Amino acid sequence: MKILSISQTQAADRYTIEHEPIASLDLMERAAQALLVWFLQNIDPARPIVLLCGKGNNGGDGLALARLLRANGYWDLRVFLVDHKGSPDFEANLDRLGKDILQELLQDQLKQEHFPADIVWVDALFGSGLSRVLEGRYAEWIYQINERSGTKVSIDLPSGLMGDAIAQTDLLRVFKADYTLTFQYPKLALVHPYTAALAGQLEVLDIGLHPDYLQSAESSYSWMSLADIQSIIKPRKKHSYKGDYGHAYLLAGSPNTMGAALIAAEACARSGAGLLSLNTAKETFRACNSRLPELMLQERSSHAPNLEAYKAILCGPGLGQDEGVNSLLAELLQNWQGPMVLDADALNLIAKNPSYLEWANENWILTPHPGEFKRLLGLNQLGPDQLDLGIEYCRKHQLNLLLKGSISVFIESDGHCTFYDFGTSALAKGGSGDLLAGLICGLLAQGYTIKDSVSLGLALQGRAAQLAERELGSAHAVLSSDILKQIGKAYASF
Ligand SMILES: NC(=O)C1=CN([C@@H]2O[C@H](COP(=O)(O)OP(=O)(O)OC[C@H]3O[C@@H](n4cnc5c(N)ncnc54)[C@H](O)[C@@H]3O)[C@@H](O)[C@H]2O)[C@@H](O)CC1
Ligand SMILES: Nc1ncnc2c1ncn2[C@@H]1O[C@H](COP(=O)(O)OP(=O)(O)O)[C@@H](O)[C@H]1O
Ligand SMILES: [K+]
Repeated sequence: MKILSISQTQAADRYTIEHEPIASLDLMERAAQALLVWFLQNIDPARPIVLLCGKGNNGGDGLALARLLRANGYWDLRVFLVDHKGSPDFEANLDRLGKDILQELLQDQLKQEHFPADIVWVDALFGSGLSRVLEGRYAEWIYQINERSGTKVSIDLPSGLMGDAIAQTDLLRVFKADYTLTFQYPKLALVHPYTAALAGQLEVLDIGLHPDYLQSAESSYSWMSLADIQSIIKPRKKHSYKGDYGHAYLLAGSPNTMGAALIAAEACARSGAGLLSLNTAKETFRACNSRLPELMLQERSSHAPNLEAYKAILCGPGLGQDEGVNSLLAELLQNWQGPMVLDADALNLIAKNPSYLEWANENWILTPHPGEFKRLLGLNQLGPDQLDLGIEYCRKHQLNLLLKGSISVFIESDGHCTFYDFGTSALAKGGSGDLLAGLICGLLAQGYTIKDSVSLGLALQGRAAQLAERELGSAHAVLSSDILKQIGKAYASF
């Protein structure tokens, strides 16, 4: 799914109104119906709800939602208005609201009143019409509400977040949402690594905007959903042989960090690769054989072996950064032209030796977490321009990069970005990245394209983590070893 700019989003609304055709007030009603469905599924009708409504159409959505909530059994509702005057659809919905819902002008209530702890705050102050950083009383309200407890739900965009103007965002003047219910397409700020956390959990609600507009709109950003994954998976054929599923080669592990190598290796094997060789320190062979007997082990020396037999390579997990490893990596980077995942210490060594990037090509996939990304790009901190700098880096060196996070973004060598929201907080633990790198390498070995390997790897990692979480009862307790065991069920779930 494409991610549209705010001006394209506004054009998509206009196009729908004109070509469906539908009155703009009816489109707002459809949006409010979609919001209602989410509330019915997620918010207990007994909870107190305060809706904060601005003067534009985002406020209009809030008013329409208030009316529908009341009609569906949500009794404890208060509507805080910025003004009684506003856009035509706002005013029409204010007229429809009915006087039995408590309506008040927003003044000092947020500062002075006590609100129950289980309250639900609905932020309908600003959506895609926000044109500058919030100031004055708006900024004040946002500060006050961010201090309050309760569940915070933003309609379309958290107020204060400019949909696609990341550089202009002041992170402290944005409503901090637990959930953002956005219409039809995710907006860039909702998935961008600098701002995504402000949106909380993202829900994309279909409001039936005209598909023709989306089809013709140009965008270098896209969003992948789990529904897109099924078509990627290649079935395993009855009359097949291990040679049909590729031989993966891992350069990973050292005596103190074998865990990383073994997690990556098991993920690689469970992704379906036909054969798997691990080049590692001799002292660790006994541990490797007992943990993963399927592995073929190769003793590490400072020279790369003949690589002709292999389909894909993964370098980095638990590798260490000593001189022997460094020269082996350099030789590999220089000579191997096939698909290759570079993770962990391989990234740290590239950051220390930027001249290695002269050998980069479109078969390279760098998989940094934010710390490694910072080192690769030589940045002291990651600011609002981090994605643009990542895009420039990929274009300049003609390589691909997966910036990992709670939402991960894959930047291709032509600068196109795809965002993925497949994970769970169970993955916020050592080992998850090694597991992902192993999966991607195993998929590359089986002949999946670079993009499909990344997409399917992330989907398997995310779904397997969800399944492990469900089985163990809580994200807290999930280990990479638990996630590895769920890869089969993750495959079956698509
Ligand atoms: N157009 C449509 O057909 C639809 C629009 N929808 C809703 O409409 C929203 C967009 O509505 P609008 O375009 O009216 O915009 P908003 O409701 O986001 O707000 C725009 C208003 O805020 C003012 N404003 C902008 N920045 C400000 C700032 N920093 N401080 C103070 N005032 C500021 C603008 O002058 C304007 O009056 C979407 O986010 C979505 O929630 C939905 O109802 C779906 C359909
Ligand atoms: N809160 C989260 N939600 C979803 N995915 C997450 C979250 N935290 C981490 N992840 C994922 O877990 C992996 C962590 O990778 P990394 O930091 O390299 O781990 P390690 O090096 O310890 O294996 C990445 O794929 C990242 O996207
Ligand atoms: K909002």
